Amino acid sequence: MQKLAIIGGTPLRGEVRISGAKNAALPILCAGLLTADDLHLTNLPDLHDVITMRRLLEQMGIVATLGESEITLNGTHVNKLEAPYDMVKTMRAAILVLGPLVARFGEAKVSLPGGCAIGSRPVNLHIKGLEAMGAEISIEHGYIHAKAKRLKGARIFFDIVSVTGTENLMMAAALADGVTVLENSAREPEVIDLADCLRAMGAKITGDGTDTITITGVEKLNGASHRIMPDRIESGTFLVAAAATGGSITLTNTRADILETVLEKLAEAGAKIEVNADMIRLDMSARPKSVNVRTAPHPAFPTDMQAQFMALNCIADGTAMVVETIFENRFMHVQELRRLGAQIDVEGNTALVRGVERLEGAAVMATDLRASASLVIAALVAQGETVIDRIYHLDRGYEHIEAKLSKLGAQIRRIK
Ligand SMILES: CC(=O)N[C@H]1[C@@H](OP(=O)(O)OP(=O)(O)OC[C@H]2O[C@@H](n3ccc(=O)[nH]c3=O)[C@H](O)[C@@H]2O)O[C@H](CO)[C@@H](O)[C@@H]1O
Ligand SMILES: C=C(OP(=O)(O)O)C(=O)O
Repeated sequence: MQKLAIIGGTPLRGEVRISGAKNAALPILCAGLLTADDLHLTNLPDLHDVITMRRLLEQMGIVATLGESEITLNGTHVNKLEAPYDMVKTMRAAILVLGPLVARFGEAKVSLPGGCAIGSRPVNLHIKGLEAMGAEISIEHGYIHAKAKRLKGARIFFDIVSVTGTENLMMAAALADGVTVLENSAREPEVIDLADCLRAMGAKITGDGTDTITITGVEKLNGASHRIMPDRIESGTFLVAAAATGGSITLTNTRADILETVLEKLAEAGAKIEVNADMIRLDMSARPKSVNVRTAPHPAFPTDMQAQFMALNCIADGTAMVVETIFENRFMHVQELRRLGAQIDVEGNTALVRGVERLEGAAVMATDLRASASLVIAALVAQGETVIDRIYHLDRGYEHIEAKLSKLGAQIRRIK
């Protein structure tokens, strides 16, 4: 199993190019199932999850032509309407093939995703929504079987805001008969990016970016070209890493408008931030001040940045309260951060982080994607060497992380 060895203490300095967003790329790749024509995607990140999704689509009969940070998908010969357990278990976003398959082919068999480190993560709202659109759904031997001659438009209310739930039903509704209204839908920028791609394919969608999305189904979608949006969580992770190390970095190929709450929190921590169209510059000259965070659906503070801010708070001046309201078990990094000397108390969904002057390197274990990112940040500030085990989690969502960090001056190497 691969590990990362990091010697902390060097402030990050320089420029880093942000990759395309994992959480936009995954649903948009699934949109390739909605058409027999070519879907050409650029700014595609080179991530394990993207490779897994491509393999899953290829196994269904999609022809994928790869280029440098780009891919063309052709869905003329899709013939296997199944997502097997082996693939869904490594990447929960595989559930996103369900809506497109039922919508275009009238049938799908998708493994139920299991729970994962951060929580139980059920998919009941995806299923309930498809049923409201007329799909017959049964669950047998751990698989969701869905059938529908043609899905029908429906009014669907999400009692919990779900990002992939909104995306799955938006794709299903794009080819349904009639109008679908998704209420209390997710407002995440990745939902808008998917809607932009679907519109380029001929879908009729309005209201994305608000909590009510209206989709008027069409008979058929066509091919299109779409550039995947920048990864706001990768952007936020590099900014927090720079702030924690007292560094000064410039992110390119990114967007500040999708990172507002994160930038506000970094400013509150004492960072000087400058932005323009596709660039964010951060400069941190003093010890960070601790900042409270409370996760909630967009546009509030993202759960995918909670662990990174926890790491920042570990070495900040003061005491911070970190509240996780989205996932019931997303504090797995706490125990590992404590191994580096962090002082954190957890009660229920609230962590109290007392900032310490310094952390010390130790052996730690990554438990999920963003927990891994928090360990990398803590390791970058800790004295001495930290070795992070199980970094396959990191490779799911961060493109060439050690190369990017090395370029910023970090002492980091992968142990194979
Ligand atoms: C590939 C992708 O985009 N992943 C993101 C997506 O995950 P994902 O879309 O899986 O997360 P959801 O938005 O669906 O989950 C939000 C909450 O709703 C609950 N829920 C969800 C669906 C459902 O049918 N029933 C139900 O109860 C979940 O358990 C969770 O407590 O949004 C999360 C919340 O911003 C992010 O952390 C993930 O990075
Ligand atoms: C939880 C995450 O991803 P996923 O939904 O793919 O597990 C994440 O990106 O932090």
